[in-house]
Amino acid sequence: MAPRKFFVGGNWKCNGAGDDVKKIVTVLNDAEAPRAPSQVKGLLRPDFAVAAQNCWVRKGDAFTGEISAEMLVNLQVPWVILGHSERRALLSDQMIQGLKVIACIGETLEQREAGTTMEVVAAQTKAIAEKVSDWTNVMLAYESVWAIGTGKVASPAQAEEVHDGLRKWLNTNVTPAVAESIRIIYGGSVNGANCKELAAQPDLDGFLVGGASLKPEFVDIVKSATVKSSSA
Ligand SMILES: O=C(CO)COP(=O)(O)O
Repeated sequence: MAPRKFFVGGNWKCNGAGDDVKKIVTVLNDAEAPRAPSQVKGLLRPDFAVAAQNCWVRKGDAFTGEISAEMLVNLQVPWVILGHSERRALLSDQMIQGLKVIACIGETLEQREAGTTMEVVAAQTKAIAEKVSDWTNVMLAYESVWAIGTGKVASPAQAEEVHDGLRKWLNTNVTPAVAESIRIIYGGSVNGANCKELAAQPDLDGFLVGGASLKPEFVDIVKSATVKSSSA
């Protein structure tokens, strides 16, 4: 089986518009990147206007999955539909089809302190597994709630224990092939200083990075892939 390819994702959450985007993209790209127009905007006659189907209720910050009004303005999307009754937060089979999915799981501080971490993440993974028939385009992101945006990173041993436990769960409850091939990435206060030690853990296949993905140190985190001989 091919080695798992190290993955580093930057989760900008509801941050980044205008000059902030330019700065970080310039760092990553080493060149000024054009603002990509959406596919619809690129195809449509200019006398039609495009609307977004929702937007974040407040100003931008650490709000995964949200797009702020400011971001829409930046993208030259002038309209937004708000409060529509068809919006759903649940993961469904349809949401997975045709998309690559980073499915996030993780325990709260109370659950960790109660010693139920593995039970919690296994139950969360079970709920995901019930919706997934083809695991090719799915990865799991283990993000403990207590580590997200707090500066309290899981120790390499804590992360490895959960990643290893998840792989064992997948081995028993999905298939040994999926357990071996799926990427299990870690998220929660990853930064340029702690990424290498985490990346060296055998069952840790990459990162989902919040705050540090908005800073130049994100490049160091991307480079931590080289800690793994199997990375590309
Ligand atoms: O939520 C996260 C990634 O999805 C992690 O956020 P931080 O890296 O800011 O802790």
